[in-house]
Amino acid sequence: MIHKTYPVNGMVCASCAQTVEQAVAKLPGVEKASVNLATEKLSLDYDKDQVDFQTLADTVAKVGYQLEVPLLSQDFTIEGMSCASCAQTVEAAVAKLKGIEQASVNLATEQMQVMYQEGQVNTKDILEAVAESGYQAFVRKDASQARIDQGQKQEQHMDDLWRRFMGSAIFALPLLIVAMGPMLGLPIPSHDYPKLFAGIQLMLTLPVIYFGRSFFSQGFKALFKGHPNMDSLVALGSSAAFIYSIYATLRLWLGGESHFVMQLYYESVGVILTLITLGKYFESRSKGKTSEAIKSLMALAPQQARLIKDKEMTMVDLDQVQLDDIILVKPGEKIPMDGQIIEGSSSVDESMISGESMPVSKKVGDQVIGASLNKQGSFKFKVNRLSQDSTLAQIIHMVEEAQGSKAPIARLADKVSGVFVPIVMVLALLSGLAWYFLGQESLTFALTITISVLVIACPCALGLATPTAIMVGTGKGAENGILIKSGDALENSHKIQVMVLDKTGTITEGKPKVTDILLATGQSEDQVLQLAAAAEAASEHPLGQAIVDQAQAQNLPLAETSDFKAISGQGIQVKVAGRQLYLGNLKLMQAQAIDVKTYQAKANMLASQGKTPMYVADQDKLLGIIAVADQAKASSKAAIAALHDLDIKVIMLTGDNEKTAQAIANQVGVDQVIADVMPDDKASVIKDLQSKDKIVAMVGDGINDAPALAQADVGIAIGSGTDVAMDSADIVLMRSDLMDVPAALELSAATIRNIKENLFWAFAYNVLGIPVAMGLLHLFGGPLLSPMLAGAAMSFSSVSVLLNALRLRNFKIKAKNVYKNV
Ligand SMILES: Nc1ncnc2c1ncn2[C@@H]1O[C@H](COP(=O)(O)OP(=O)(O)OP(=O)(O)O)[C@@H](O)[C@H]1O
Ligand SMILES: [Cu+]
Ligand SMILES: [Mg+2]
Repeated sequence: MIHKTYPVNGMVCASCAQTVEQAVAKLPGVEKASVNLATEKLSLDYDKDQVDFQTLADTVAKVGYQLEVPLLSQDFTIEGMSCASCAQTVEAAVAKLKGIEQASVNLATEQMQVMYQEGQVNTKDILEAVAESGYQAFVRKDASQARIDQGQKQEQHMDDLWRRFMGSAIFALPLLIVAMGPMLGLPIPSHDYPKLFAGIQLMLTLPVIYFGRSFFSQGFKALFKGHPNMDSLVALGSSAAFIYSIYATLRLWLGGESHFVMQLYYESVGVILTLITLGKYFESRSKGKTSEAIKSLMALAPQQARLIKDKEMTMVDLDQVQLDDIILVKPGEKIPMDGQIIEGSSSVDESMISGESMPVSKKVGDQVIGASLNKQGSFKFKVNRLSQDSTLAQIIHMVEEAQGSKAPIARLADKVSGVFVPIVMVLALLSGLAWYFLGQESLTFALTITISVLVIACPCALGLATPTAIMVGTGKGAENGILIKSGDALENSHKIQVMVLDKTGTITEGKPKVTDILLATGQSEDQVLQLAAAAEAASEHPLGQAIVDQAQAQNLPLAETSDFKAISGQGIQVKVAGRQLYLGNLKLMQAQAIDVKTYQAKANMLASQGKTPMYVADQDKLLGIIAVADQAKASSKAAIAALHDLDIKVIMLTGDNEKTAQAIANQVGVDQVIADVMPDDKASVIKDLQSKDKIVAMVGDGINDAPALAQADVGIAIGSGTDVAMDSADIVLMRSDLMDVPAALELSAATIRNIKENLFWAFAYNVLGIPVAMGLLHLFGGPLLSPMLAGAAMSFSSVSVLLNALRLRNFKIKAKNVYKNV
């Protein structure tokens, strides 16, 4: 039996989804079929010996929809990339294969995410395509192992770079002193022994070239494959300098032309290679820091669990635990996996997962989350999610996906860096030639220009600008229970004009309680409550739950029911002990033609206090009204004020009646109420707002919010919500504190600002550096950029971009202006 998900085209409503589901479920060999309308995907459990893709596609086509070839997603680790144009090359090499939907390379993590059509292309083709383009790709194994490997590799790489830097520096420093000494007035007899002078420099340069050999091997390889990159520029620049110096040395040695002693460039070669190695070392160090957030999330996961089987307790590794196994947790221990408590109680610190600092009390029946910390109690729980599907694993996966995604703003940078290197090579050559022929300068001068341009123009800072900021920003969010799922979400968040908030569970606690019971007949309060509770026993709705809870609190026994039916947006109908009952709002009463006129004033009274009145009726008359109240969350008012500070209009969206909604709206200060909305219509309300050219965000917690979350420009699921809501959302808030909404927006804004700064710096270096290197200032009597300075500047550009991105780590999630209006 295998599990697969296929995209389906052409579905417009829930009934299309039903049709597809049923058609597929009828096929022999299909165990389970379910369609998610929000994601337009069909999930299947089937026996692959009995069913193939074609059969499935035909079946779906027969009922009028199209099943698409499923997309597989595979991550690869890429080695040998040095700058944005390498990333471009790899992407392009993979993208041109048949059946590739998307290939995106993240230079900072050295990862590539490929989405491809099953059957059209396989991982082997992809590996070959990457090798063909001059780099090495490796299929990423299971995510956590890959991360560990990558961490180790990164450290090795860093150590290696440091060794190479030290090695180069030991020779480059004396080289610099020897070469520059005569100019600085040091007693170096360069003119007395020119041949020896040149020979010593050559001997000191060779080891530096040896330590920097990878620049040449990588750089020329990429150049000959037709995709020059940053290493190619360094290789070309330093080779030009080296070869010219060798030429000058030979003229000295063989021809005795001693004026060539002034035309040695060995020290440029040595210093450029040394400085760029140092730059790469810093780069690799800072890159390591950008993924610290994920590393610390990973470190949260415990390794072992106390498994109880056949009355015996053993410590086992997590991969040996199965669903429904019973695990014991002792005080002060980390909870190893997700599950439900079956015995005992405790309070649990979930701050590492949700950011919620208050310990949460847990009793039998409550869900515990793996990696959270058990405080004083001891309890047993039943595993309901294996560690690879655990909440923590999902969070890590989400953050990784986000970190691998590109913000739309990055596309410009990608485009530029793709054509950058070849353009620079042409510019370098042209400016050298121009100085030589038009400027009547010496060959040495022209060569200096060419080398400087080649060396300063590396676009590596450009390639790092976006991914580093996204990694730090999303990591920072994750540490605080704010999961931003993509670069698009980041970018859209700071443009939001309208924020639509679901009422129940978002603005309010979502834990309604019975407050009033009004009677319409001679029955007692308990009798009405008892009937209503029996009726609601099968309901999943929080309003129904409130009534059941109340009856249970009063120890009222509940009668047998049959023929339960939920009427969406209105209430329920059900037979209690054979008697037909209706429970719900005014719409339901009107639909059943039950006269409630005499009680409407009272119902309105309750509603204007923010309570939700529910009518209880039988076949022909009203029995009473049960009012239920749901408290606004403590922070809702302040959060809405903070949204107002960000110039965002706040709208409350609810299926509840206008009066109740308005009363709550007044308490928390929302600008507009849209009430009496049927669950299916929530998405179209969002669409309406969008059609007025507004950028709309939606915050919701329930399954019925999923389509609206997907429709909104930015969908925000709150309170770790349901999986469906999490899937359709762009941002997931682990806590159910509305205050995290403005916090998420501010973090997004800060990240986007950081990206813009980075792009500015990266562009500025090149835009300012290249003309100076080309000798533009020199034309007007200004300074020239020496090749060595160019090397230093270019290394500094990527390091400064990285340092700027790391500044985001200091971002305060609870910025003070968020609390300004409290
Ligand atoms: N099980 C039920 N028992 C009684 N009344 C119900 C039930 N389900 C729905 N209703 C009535 O229908 C109305 C609309 O329900 P719906 O689920 O669409 O929205 P809601 O939960 O009240 O609000 P929100 O949209 O903010 O979640 C409720 O306010 C209630 O009056
Ligand atoms: Cu570079
Ligand atoms: Mg609801």
